[in-house]
Amino acid sequence: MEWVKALHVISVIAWMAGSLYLPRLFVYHSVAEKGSVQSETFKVMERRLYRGIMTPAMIASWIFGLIMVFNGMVDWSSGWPWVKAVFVIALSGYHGWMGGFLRAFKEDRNVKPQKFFRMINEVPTLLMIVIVIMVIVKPF
Ligand code: HEM
Repeated sequence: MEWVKALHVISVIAWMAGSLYLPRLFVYHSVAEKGSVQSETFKVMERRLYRGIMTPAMIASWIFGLIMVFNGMVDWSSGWPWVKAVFVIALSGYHGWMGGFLRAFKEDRNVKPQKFFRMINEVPTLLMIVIVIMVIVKPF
């Protein structure tokens, strides 16, 4: 199970790196002129990051995490696994939400301002902080 845990943490890092970088790309893409070379380049970067790295990394995080769950590594009578589960589901929801913006940018129909993407950029950071405290400190 140590190997599975290592692979879990590796895939989580890749998922998180993408989840932090993609909204940064949206921050710059949102002020690029529609149809410009710059805007088209952002589309390619966003698609490759999302489909090539973030989604496979999310799937791998779930698979390796669930392997540990089904091997009885988690004491569900504690509170922390439940809090982690809620926040992980929220992070997965955030992932899907980003997929919606990816499509909007691809079709040149994004209407959200730059400030919006700067703000939602903080969401995965906050979720990740809680998740890591739950799984490492196991406070309750
Ligand atoms: C995708 C669904 C996920 C599932 C099903 C899952 C499940 C698990 C399980 C069962 C363990 C072993 C728990 C233990 O040590 O007793 C674990 C470890 C860990 N998880 Fe997750 N996890 C998920 C997502 C995440 C995410 C999103 C993060 C970070 C943002 C994360 C960070 C960690 C870390 C750092 C460990 C290692 C803790 C240790 O040293 O024991 N996990 N995970």
